[in-house]
Amino acid sequence: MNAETTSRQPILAIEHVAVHFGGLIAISDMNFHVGEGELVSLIGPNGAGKTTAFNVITGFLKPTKGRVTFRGTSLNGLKPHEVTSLGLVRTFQRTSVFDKITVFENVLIGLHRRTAASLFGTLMSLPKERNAEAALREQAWEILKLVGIDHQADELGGSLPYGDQRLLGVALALAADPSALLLDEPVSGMNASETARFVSLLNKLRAKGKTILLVEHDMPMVMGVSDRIVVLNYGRIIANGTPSEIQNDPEVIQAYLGQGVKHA
Ligand SMILES: Nc1ncnc2c1ncn2[C@@H]1O[C@H](COP(=O)(O)OP(=O)(O)OP(=O)(O)O)[C@@H](O)[C@H]1O
Repeated sequence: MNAETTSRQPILAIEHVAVHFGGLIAISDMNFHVGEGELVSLIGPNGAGKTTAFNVITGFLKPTKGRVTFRGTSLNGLKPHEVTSLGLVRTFQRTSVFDKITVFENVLIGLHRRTAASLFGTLMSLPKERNAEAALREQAWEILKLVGIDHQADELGGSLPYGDQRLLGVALALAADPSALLLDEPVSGMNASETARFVSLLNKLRAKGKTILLVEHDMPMVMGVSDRIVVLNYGRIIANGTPSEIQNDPEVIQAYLGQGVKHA
């Protein structure tokens, strides 16, 4: 196994990243790549450094050392919206859905954020904005259908069941038209059927060529869906390989002993 290579064109590169919190080393010398169109999962026992790594990779936390680049551009010092405009979009563990407006309006607002069509002009129904608005509404439907919540378009965001709110969170991320999606524990708190729906969405996104980095606790889900898995333990990468390589890796098995299978 080679921890630094992928057979696909690398687009997200984590290079010699270290994060120190005072005297605590949360991440030490982390190196890995995510290739174009690849689905990579970052896993590890509790406290391994996954959330810290995710925050560095999404540009939310500045590393103490090293750098993260997306298509060759360093994320160091970029604001969250600047990272998004590069095509790298994250979801949050807590959903960032607007409760008091409909599912459809949620996605429409997400689309407005990245287009030139002015919300004011749309509200005033000016001719130029009317055409742009029709195109945006069409795109909103496409996203809702892709995610599988189009039948709930008229429901309030806050009234959706938990799993569907997470799906709406992905729909909002997709409204930013990302080439790479970073998903933070997307199936935590979901029941088995919600998880199955989420996995089928991930497969659809892969078929569309999206690059996906997943930080997740649910081992069976990660094993089933990933092209490659990176395992962190005590802030250090201990393995980087295919699901079957990871499942049989003695150091990974040792790290997970006593942690149970599901909540690894
Ligand atoms: N802001 C912070 N200040 C100080 N220490 C921190 C901070 N954030 C994380 N840590 C420490 O860094 C280490 C890695 O934490 P992190 O939350 O990244 O792990 P994790 O793998 O996401 O854990 P879990 O699976 O439990 O969510 C832990 O020892 C944690 O206590």
